Amino acid sequence: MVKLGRFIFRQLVEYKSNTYTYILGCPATRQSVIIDPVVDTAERDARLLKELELDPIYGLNTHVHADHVTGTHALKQIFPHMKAVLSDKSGGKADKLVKDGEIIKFGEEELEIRSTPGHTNGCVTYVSHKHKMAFTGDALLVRGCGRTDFQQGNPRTLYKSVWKQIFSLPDDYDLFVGHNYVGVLQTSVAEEKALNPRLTKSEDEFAEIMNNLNLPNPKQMDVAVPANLEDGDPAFIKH
Ligand SMILES: N[C@@H](CCC(=O)N[C@@H](CSS)C(=O)NCC(=O)O)C(=O)O
Repeated sequence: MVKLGRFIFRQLVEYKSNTYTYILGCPATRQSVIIDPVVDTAERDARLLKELELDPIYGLNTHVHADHVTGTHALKQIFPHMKAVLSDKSGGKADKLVKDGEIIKFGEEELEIRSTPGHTNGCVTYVSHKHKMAFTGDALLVRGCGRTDFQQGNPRTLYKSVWKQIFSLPDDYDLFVGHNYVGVLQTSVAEEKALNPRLTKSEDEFAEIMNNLNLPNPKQMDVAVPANLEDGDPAFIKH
């Protein structure tokens, strides 16, 4: 057995959509979770979980993604007891629908669920207070944030979510995001409160910025959204 002395933390990249996936594991029990796996890299992630002799009990989606198909369904074919998790506000299917304030436990570790809508209604941030880490999905990105122009997006909702649920965490919490398009892997509460070019503005200025981003839709959107509402089940992937 590979010796894993302390909290297990791995950050993995899926390069087609620049998505970050995270594996967290309890060294005492080997129970683990995987946050935001992608179908294209599910086999790679499964291999790593097996190499580290981790037992993934939850596949945690931060939201119904629009730019890639989730890997939770694919991973469940390899780890049949793993439960796919999604917010009860997402409108999507999962084995476990979670609410704001709920706690996810794996071995001696736990994650608090904080509802952070605005990019989508069902966005959540997973917080490990023990390790001073939060996994924000697309609610907050490094020096940015998730777009608010589709899937129930609302800039004013997002602004309130970030300030109430993420920037209220202590300054020294590290933040791990859903995407980065220039290769920056992580940030912190203090850093984003001081340097985020969108969220350091007033709510009105933020709404103005977000309503004028004029971004093209994600390339995989028409395939990803219907599939992710069904936990990435291949029967719902359009070819
Ligand atoms: N070009 C990418 C999609 C880029 C994009 O729209 N990213 C989203 C998160 S995934 S829905 C976003 O919120 N971006 C915010 C920003 O400011 O860039 C693709 O085709 O996949």
